[in-house]
Amino acid sequence: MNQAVDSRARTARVDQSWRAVLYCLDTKDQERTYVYAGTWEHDTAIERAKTIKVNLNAVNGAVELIAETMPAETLAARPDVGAPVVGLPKPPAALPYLESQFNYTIADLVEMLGFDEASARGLLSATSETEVLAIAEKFENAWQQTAALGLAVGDSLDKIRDDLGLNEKVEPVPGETEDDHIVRALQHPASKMQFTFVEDDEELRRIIEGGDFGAWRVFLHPEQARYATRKYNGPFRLTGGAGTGKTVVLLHRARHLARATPEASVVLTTFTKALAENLRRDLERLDPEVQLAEGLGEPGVLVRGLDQLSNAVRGKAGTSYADAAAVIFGAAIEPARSLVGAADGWREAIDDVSPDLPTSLLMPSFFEGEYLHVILPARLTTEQEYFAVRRPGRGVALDRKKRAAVWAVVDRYRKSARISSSLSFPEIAAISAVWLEQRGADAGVLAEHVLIDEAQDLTPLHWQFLRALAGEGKDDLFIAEDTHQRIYGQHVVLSRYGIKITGRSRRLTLNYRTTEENLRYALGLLSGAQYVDSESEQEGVHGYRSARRGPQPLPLAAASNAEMNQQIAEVVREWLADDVDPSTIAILARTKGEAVAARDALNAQGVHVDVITTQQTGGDKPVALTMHTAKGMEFSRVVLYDISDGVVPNEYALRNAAPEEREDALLRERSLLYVAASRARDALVVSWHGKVSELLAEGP
Ligand SMILES: Nc1ncnc2c1ncn2[C@@H]1O[C@H](COP(=O)(O)OP(=O)(O)OP(=O)(O)O)[C@@H](O)[C@H]1O
Repeated sequence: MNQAVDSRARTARVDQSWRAVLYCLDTKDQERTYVYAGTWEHDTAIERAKTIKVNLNAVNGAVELIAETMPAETLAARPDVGAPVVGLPKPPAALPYLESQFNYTIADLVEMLGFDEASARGLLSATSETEVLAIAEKFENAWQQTAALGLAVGDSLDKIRDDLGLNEKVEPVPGETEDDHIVRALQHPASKMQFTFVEDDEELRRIIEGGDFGAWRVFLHPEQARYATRKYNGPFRLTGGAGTGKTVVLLHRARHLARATPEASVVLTTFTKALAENLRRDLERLDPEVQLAEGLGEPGVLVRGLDQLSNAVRGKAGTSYADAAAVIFGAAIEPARSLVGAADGWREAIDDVSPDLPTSLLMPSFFEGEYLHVILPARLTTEQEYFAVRRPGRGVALDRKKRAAVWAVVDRYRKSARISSSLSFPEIAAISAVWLEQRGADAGVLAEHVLIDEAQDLTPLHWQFLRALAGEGKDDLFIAEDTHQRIYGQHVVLSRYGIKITGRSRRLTLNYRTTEENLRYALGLLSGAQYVDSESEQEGVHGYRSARRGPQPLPLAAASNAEMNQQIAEVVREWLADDVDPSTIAILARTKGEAVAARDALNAQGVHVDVITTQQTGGDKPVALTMHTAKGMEFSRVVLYDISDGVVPNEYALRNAAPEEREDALLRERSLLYVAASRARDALVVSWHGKVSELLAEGP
């Protein structure tokens, strides 16, 4: 380049109209290294190559691409500052936001964080959080964007420095050239958010073909990178709101552990089989070379749902499983011929026994909860034991007479199961835990490392099982959870099941999935409710932020069901006309019946939609699915379907809960709406007809 501010700048032709911008670094001992900055339309590429240089930030040590002066448009990014209107009195001058709210100074931004002075002044002149975010979005470098987001929510300078790894500066060594130093500084945590060092062609091909959505495979936030590789002396818990990259950390960590110790058995698991299948697919995308295990105790990464894992133990155990079952049931059992769900069989047992209990307790859901949270985990085999057991967190108090009545139902449930030779999945988890405790080590089926996603939904039996599966020791359990997304079961306190986190718990706050607008909306749904995490601490939403901006969520209020469907059809039709990939559009409904109704109504209006009941996507039409199925998934555009009074919260779910458990059932309904709203990457539409759901009325 002639007259470029950086003599290392080059451009390379991609085709007639596009050019790549590169910087050529000559290091002493290595081959020539090119920094690829991006590809732009011809004139833009030339302009950028002339004005932007590769720089080593003197304060924080990150490699950055920086203009000699800050581009005017960055400073001009003040969305709500219009031109003054002649003739009207001047509005009072708005206060600089960062200074008035959090006392940041220019010296803080320049000397502590490493912003150039023009950028720092730009940030400090912003008069609202929105303006700060608008400026942040325009920054060239990942470290600048992330630091500015931290400033916007009032993080301390120490926290921002620590999150970005700014204290891990790569110091120069005597005699090296600047190019040498830059190449080494590409390993700085903040540089790695933006640059990756690629040395082989296959990896380069994977990165290029991965496209934008695959960025997580390559560029981790320094915090994510830390959690993916750090050693822990025992169980570690990673929390964070929807879309903060918990799953991404788990995938990287699984690969890291498998690479670090190829002979180790690593288990990566989650609540359902469908979610586990997604984990496996993504792990293979992250690294096709990763060694996948196919059975317990094998070296490599075994990716399975929890029920699959505990059933696999049953398979391994053979005849000795009956002995383990005796610990749970009080007597050995015949091998089961059929497997049933946790909810099955309780209605019949209640009707057979007709126990003397208040009607409010004669609910299958109450018995299922009692069985999963008290009877199975405490391994109770007799009525006497049930009289004596503590029942923490169960809401309903039971005196001796009531306990006798409950036990009669449990006894009948178990007898019927023996006659039909069936076992439920929670029972399998319970027996498998016992078997692992008794024989797991000798049988060589324990795992050195167990990584768990969606942990907020697990039951005590899952935890007992996982505790037994992971041999106790360093890096034994790595738990990713978001208390706000608990949509199944009851709140669980981990320490009751031998899992001691004590101080080994961290929280991710940067949302990579949704726009700031969708994030605020989803978080607004949680306001007013109290959440407690698995260490019995209150869980808030403070500090959550997103680096992307987009349209405000669109509320669609209709007078009738027909009008609602018409409005939704119009929105979806517009998206399709705008060439949005149909498979990235989803209609999320509270129940399967509602999903089917949405499909039928849209189809009738010529907008063709498929109902999906598993997490299979990638078809050629928009999809309608339940909010439960959508857990763990994401879409570009989401319609929340029929969030009307009487539909959400689901009346049946509330009616089916005993009065003392109703509050928790309502909390799960709220969480479900949060899960659904947080699936939208770019656009979110919320529809209802008639009276709006109480959860929306008081929320965002
Ligand atoms: N470092 C990163 N760079 C780019 N994208 C990222 C990064 N980390 C995560 N993402 C993207 O953010 C989205 C959310 O990530 P992920 O599913 O891991 O979040 P999560 O915390 O598990 O979410 P949820 O709790 O809602 O399931 C994904 O699209 C992922 O690709």
